[in-house]
Amino acid sequence: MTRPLLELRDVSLSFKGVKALNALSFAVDQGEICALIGPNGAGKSSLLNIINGVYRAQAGEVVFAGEPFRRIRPGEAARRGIGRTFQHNALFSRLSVTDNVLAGLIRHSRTRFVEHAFGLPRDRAEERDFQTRAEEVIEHLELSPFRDSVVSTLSYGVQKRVDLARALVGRPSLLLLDEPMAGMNQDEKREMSRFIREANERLGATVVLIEHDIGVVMNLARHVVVLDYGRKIGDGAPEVVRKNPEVIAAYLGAVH
Ligand SMILES: Nc1ncnc2c1ncn2[C@@H]1O[C@H](COP(=O)(O)OP(=O)(O)OP(=O)(O)O)[C@@H](O)[C@H]1O
Repeated sequence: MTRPLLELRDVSLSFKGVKALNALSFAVDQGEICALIGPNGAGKSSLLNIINGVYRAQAGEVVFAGEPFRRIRPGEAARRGIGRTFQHNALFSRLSVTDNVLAGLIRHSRTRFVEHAFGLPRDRAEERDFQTRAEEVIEHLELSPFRDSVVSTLSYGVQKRVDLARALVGRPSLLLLDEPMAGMNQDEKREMSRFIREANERLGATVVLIEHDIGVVMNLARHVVVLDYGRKIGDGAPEVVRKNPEVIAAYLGAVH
């Protein structure tokens, strides 16, 4: 039987009177790909920010892997298994692909400052382990030909894949993707969809992704949650949600 890996219970968040999230509740089962959709400003990114500790919920709680929290530090979220990509590229554009992927492991380091500064055995062992993990994920995402390339020299589609690699290298059990396909052409979207599906099926990551392209959502997700003005207006299988009159009305009235 599947059980939720992630639960949102009556989560609310306001910014100076603007209710970004209004008593929002839903659950994401272990192993699923869940798409979060809704018009601009609906609260989708704010929700990801609460789940990985960038924002703090003002009411309600998040339950991740059975443990409830209202506030978690981003480093702690990463160590507990929550990986994240951002809507706007958060890569180090002047560093190589490998160095960017390794940066995804900074929060996973167990060596203390002294061990690191003097290159003591535990530090060296960890460095080797991190290199192996980075190589594995680079290979998985077919980034090997670019491993030494400086990120700013790469195409947009490949940069987004590097961002995915940076999030995956920490072996997250929950992967939060904020518009991983924004600005991509159809070929790039197909390719990215394939890598997301592989992260889910082969690497075992449960995925929550924000996506505006309904074609991509229908193809990738088995579960769709629809937000509008911080409220949930749809939650279920894509075929069911797309026929929901409230969802249709929100989309018809929205500018994307
Ligand atoms: N740091 C912030 N300060 C003030 N208001 C914010 C902040 N972050 C989000 N908001 C507001 O909260 C609401 C929800 O924004 P959010 O970015 O979560 O929506 P979204 O669904 O991700 O939109 P988009 O599809 O445009 O990215 C909006 O009204 C937005 O202006």
